[in-house]
Amino acid sequence: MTKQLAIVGASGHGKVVADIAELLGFTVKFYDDAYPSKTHIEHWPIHGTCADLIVLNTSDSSFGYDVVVAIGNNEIRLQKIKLLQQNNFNLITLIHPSAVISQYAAIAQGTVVFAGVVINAFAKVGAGCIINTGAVVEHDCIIDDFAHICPNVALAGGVIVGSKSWVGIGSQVKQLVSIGNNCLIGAGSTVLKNIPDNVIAFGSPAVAK
Ligand SMILES: CC(=O)SCCNC(=O)CCNC(=O)[C@H](O)C(C)(C)COP(=O)(O)OP(=O)(O)OC[C@H]1O[C@@H](n2cnc3c(N)ncnc32)[C@H](O)[C@@H]1OP(=O)(O)O
Repeated sequence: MTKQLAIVGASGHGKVVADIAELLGFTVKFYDDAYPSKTHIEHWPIHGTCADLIVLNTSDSSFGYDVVVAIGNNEIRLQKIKLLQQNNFNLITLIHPSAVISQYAAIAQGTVVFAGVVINAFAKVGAGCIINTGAVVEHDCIIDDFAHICPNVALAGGVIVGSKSWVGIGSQVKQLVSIGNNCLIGAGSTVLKNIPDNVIAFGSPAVAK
């Protein structure tokens, strides 16, 4: 039977998620709250809002679509994932075939892992995260739920990234450093010291804004 996947979020990020899903053999359908003012993303039609998807899944027992949320904003992604879980959707984890994931790493539900990512032994990645193109998550790292590790980020061994934190493109984080919850690390930063919760920091070395 064909694998079927509803993608919530018709954005640039959603296009990459759809590409991975198709590579893995899924038929995809997009849903986005901008519907009906937005009806397509590239060649893919948008079939309705997230609420429409929930109604469809509730009213039609043969609908049978798994779901993934492809929204870059960490807080909105969290809210949509919680809503879909409350409505009994099967939230899947998508991993690009070129990603290298240690047999000893753990990745929780609803996370997407893009092309060229490496996740090494005993790293733990929480639920609803984005591990973006080419990121390296070294051994023993802990990435909490709904974080976004942007393209080409390098997290050295034992780094902790808190819930809903965003580590900007091309950043690097020294071993054993902790980044708190709800942080934003600017593009191209070098994080050498712990960052407390709710802080925007950038630069090399990264300092709080
Ligand atoms: C697939 C994808 O596309 S994933 C998306 C990847 N994108 C990212 O990672 C972007 C991350 N965001 C950033 O780096 C942003 O610049 C932020 C959030 C750190 C700061 O944004 P803002 O608050 O809007 O800051 P703003 O752009 O006004 O810049 C303020 C000052 O900080 C400097 N600055 C901003 N970001 C950085 C940075 N990453 N590193 C060094 N300096 C920076 C600016 O040059 C500016 O300096 P100036 O006052 O001397 O001119």
